[in-house]
Amino acid sequence: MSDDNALIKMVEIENRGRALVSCRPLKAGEIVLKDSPIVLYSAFPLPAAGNYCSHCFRTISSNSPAAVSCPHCATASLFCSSECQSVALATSHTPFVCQALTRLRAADSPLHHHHHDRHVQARFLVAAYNLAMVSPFHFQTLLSLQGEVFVDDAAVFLHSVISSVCPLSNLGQFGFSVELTSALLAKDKLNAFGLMEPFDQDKERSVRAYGIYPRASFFNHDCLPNACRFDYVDSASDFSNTDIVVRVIHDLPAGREICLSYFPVNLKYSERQQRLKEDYGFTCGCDRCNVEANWSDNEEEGEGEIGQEDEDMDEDADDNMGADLEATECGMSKENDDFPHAYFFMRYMCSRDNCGGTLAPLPPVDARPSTIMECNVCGNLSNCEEMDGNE
Ligand SMILES: C[S@@+](CC[C@H](N)C(=O)[O-])C[C@H]1O[C@@H](n2cnc3c(N)ncnc32)[C@H](O)[C@@H]1O
Repeated sequence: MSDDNALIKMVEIENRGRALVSCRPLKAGEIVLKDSPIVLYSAFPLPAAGNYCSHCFRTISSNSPAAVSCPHCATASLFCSSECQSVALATSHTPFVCQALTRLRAADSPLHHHHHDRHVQARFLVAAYNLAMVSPFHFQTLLSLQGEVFVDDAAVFLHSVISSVCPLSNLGQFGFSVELTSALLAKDKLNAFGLMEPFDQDKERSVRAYGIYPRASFFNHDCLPNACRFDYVDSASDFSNTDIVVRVIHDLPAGREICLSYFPVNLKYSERQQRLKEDYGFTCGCDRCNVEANWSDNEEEGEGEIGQEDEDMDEDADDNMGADLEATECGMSKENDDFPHAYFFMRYMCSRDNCGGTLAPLPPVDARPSTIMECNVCGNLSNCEEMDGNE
């Protein structure tokens, strides 16, 4: 990681596993990582696909003249352009994937009457086993991510589903077993990032696709992030529209662990603890959790929350918030040592209804920090100098 990116390096931290830390002092808004997905799959239950390209997940408008369908499964898989279609037919929508999804969509699909979560997991497994065939190197990378074999009923069921719909004779070195299927499911659960549907203030946030980003997978969680990630699925004009970009939220010293929040930062203490335990297998001991563990239920509820879809490692967090926030890019100082997160919410949380996104400054220009804050969910841009003036 440090070879091609001198800003961050990977280290091993006791009780946290692999982690990413800053190699030098970082300025608010600096980009510390750009990463491309090795696996990308739809977040929609079968047979739906949403109005998104089946390869790059761009929104396809209903009258788009450039949209083309798969020559085999037709309108079940739509692509935003013939270029995307031809890349997809060689990579993400091979005959293997096309055949498997066609069977999973059929009237006698083994997924019928099963929960939508199983549909999405089956989509992931089809994409992951396809990866083993089209890019053994990237499949090996997927296997190196956090997530252990745990053969439970869900893994046994999904393995039997995949066995019945996929011609899996070409897996070669990796074999095909319920243990491999269960390991893949664990990698997905701990490491997938959600790419959100376009923001709509009148609707709850929801995910259009999930991706595995191999380098971004090394960010650990903190309930007050010091970095957050952005994507530009619909606005980027090239083939890298599904890349994610991670920027630091405020100035950081060298050697500081850089953390994201694995879910929207406005969840209350008990929900955060529960999700981290159940979904990621650890008990969070960050500064914010240590403060909030002593709050009464009333105080906890006062924090408020916005209803959210489960979007996995979506937002962003810092193990020493107070120290980092004393001087910030906008010159505000932290006023209350006990509640650094009150400052965080005021400064770095998007205030739009149903958004719950995190704000980070745009990248510095000529080493000068930007005063423009960007929300990583709704994309809204605001000027923090104006915000300061209003306070
Ligand atoms: C996406 S991975 C992050 C990288 C991981 N540490 C590794 O070694 O690959 C998520 C896993 O990292 C660990 N982790 C993340 N944040 C943590 C934290 N704040 N405290 C302890 N463990 C954490 C948990 O095991 C979690 O399931």
